[in-house]
Amino acid sequence: MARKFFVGGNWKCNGTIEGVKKIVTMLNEAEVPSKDVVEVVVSPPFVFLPLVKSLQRPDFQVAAQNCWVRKGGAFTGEISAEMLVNLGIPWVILGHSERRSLLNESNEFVGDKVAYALSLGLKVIACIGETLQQRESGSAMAVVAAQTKAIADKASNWANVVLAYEPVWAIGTGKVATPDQAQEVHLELRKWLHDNVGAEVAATTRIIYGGSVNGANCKELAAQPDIDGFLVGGASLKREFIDIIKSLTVKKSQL
Ligand SMILES: O=C(CO)COP(=O)(O)O
Repeated sequence: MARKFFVGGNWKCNGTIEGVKKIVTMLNEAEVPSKDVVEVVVSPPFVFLPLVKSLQRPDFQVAAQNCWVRKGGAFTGEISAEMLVNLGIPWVILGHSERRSLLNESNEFVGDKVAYALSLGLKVIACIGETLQQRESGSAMAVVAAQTKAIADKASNWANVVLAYEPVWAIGTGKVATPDQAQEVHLELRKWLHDNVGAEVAATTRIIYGGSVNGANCKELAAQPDIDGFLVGGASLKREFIDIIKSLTVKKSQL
């Protein structure tokens, strides 16, 4: 089964009602490949989710940027997975490096969140990635393998998981991983899935890249055989997000 190209737009903690409406209008007017070819998922902050969902074209979907680790209740300030289900939000981003580093989310905590969200039928964009220090010390693969293991130990339904490799040193820095650097890690991750989860999961799970993806660098990255799409931060708030949605041409492996 071919892996459908996936493009996520992570708006992070940005936006106003007016700004959100402008972006949605821009995307609604864009001519992009059909949803059979590319899956587009836009992730605004929680408070704008219903607005985006109601205004957005039907071939695009929405994702929350986080959710609580277990059933909701007395957890002031949190948003539960049950609420996302109730609102008809199909996707949630979990384990983003900004939450891992700024809010101290551990591998185990992220694994628990992924498992709980999946158990309620949500689809998960699970983020992993090493810091610059970890890369320079040669432990990049060990770090992302440990992060993936914490997810794999608890995840029940890999069909509903997209794995987002986002090297921390490339996020918001303008310093994109080279296509070779990204491909190398994606291939290793696929091997890890093969050896630790199963051949079917390895062959079918989408592994997407995030970190300073823009309109200029997306095509070369998208051509790599194991890069199945992108999770885009800054550029997802701009018109060039449309170019990124259209970045899939012919895979190197198919040339
Ligand atoms: O963190 C990211 C997406 O989740 C990437 O952010 P940038 O595209 O702004 O580097």
